[in-house]
Amino acid sequence: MQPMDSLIVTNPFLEAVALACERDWRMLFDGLDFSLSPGDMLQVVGPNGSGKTSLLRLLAGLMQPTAGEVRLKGRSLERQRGELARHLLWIGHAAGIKGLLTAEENLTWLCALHRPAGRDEIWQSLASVGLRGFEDVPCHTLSAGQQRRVALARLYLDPAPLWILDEPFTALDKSGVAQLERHLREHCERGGMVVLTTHHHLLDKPDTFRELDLGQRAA
Ligand SMILES: Nc1ncnc2c1ncn2[C@@H]1O[C@H](COP(=O)(O)OP(=O)(O)OP(=O)(O)O)[C@@H](O)[C@H]1O
Repeated sequence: MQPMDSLIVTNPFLEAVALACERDWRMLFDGLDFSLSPGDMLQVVGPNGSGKTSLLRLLAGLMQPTAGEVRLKGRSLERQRGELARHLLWIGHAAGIKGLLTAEENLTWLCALHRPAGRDEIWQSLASVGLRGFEDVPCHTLSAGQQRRVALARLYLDPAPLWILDEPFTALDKSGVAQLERHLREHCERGGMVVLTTHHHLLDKPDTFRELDLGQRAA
């Protein structure tokens, strides 16, 4: 893991300041203020189309806000995308798994972007998400839930302290949901941070858990 001590800062790690987002001439939200510090978990909720994915993309520096700004350790994210990338693990709702590659090949490729992982480590991560014996199988032959598990194996490999996860529970069965909830809570208890969207009601949460309802903030 990235040393969490390096995240002890006087400013929050990540902040949304008067953040606004307009798409297709529609204002999804504006005047959004919140902050995220080591240990925090934030669940973004709201109806379909309320802007949850858009907000996550803004926080990850993948989109520009219409107004306001995202700050990383007190300074505008604008000039610090590289710095954020060193601390961020982003898993989008499409999971990002290539069907023609095996589970191991997918993870080798995905990890290479941040911190290359060895075969043993990757196999261990696949075992952690219940995919022992599926390491060499092309992903298009896996079920939707198994493909989601391949993507989530990165949560056992990537040292990034900030996890931004768009609908990570999609297609998971009951035990997969419980295991992921526990893993996210433990990450926060170690000083990591999680921002996620899900329509799922979380049962196993850290004390720092907060909810942001975009449905109540529609502009
Ligand atoms: N690439 C895009 N170009 C233009 N508009 C977009 C784009 N992606 C999303 N939108 C619009 O932005 C609005 C918010 O979309 P977004 O995906 O952020 O919502 P969401 O709350 O995550 O929805 P859901 O719960 O359905 O996943 C929608 O009206 C959508 O049509």
